Amino acid sequence: MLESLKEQVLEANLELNRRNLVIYTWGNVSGIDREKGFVVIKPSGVPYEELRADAMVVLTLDGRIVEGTLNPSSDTPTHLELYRSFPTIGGVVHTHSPYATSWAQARVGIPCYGTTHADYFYGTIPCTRPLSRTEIESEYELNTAKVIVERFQDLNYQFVPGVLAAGHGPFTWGKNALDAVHNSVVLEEIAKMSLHTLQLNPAAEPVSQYLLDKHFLRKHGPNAYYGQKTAEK
Ligand SMILES: O=C(CO)[C@@H](O)[C@H](O)COP(=O)(O)O
Repeated sequence: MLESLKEQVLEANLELNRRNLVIYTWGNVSGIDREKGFVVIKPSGVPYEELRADAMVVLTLDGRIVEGTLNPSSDTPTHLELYRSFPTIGGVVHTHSPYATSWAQARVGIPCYGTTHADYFYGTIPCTRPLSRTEIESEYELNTAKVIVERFQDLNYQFVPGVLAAGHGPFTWGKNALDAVHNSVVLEEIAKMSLHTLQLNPAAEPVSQYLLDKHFLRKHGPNAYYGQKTAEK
């Protein structure tokens, strides 16, 4: 079942590795078929070079495995809660990419210092609060998602497709698995550039609201004109 989605999720996981956002078995990518209500995610602890489409695990949104012989990613509860909470996303990615993970370990959100950032994330890429001992010792992976959703109470997840889980690492999402990987690659680049920006000028300030609006809306707004989008006939 869902052979096409399994192939896309496999390709997205392999792209993480190709882009050096993960090594060994770190990180994970999933995708969802909203019509059928099934999520496809990589299996837990399988090296990327051994991943195959038929190794992917298929689950319902409430976590019941409907196909697959291997255990799903250990972060599956995090992915599922994000799909339940952010109803328009089609893919979720978690990595340990070095620069974004450094900001997550520092527990600092990434301000928008430039237009590269503004092209993809509408403002600061936020960092969650740390989990409490109880949250860690109970349903850790589910609670990792709950504090992400809590952090987005006053933010539009469609305008800011990523977050830093405090003390852990980045999670991103998108319209599908490959789009979510694209956002992970961009987040890592932004994390690197932002760190270097602060090294060059510790008093660096975020871009103006006008520049943020211009760059984000020209790609993602109602009158977007970036790329080859043609006006609706
Ligand atoms: O966050 C973590 C570990 O801290 C995960 O990213 C693992 O590194 C990958 O786990 P699986 O998806 O292979 O279960």
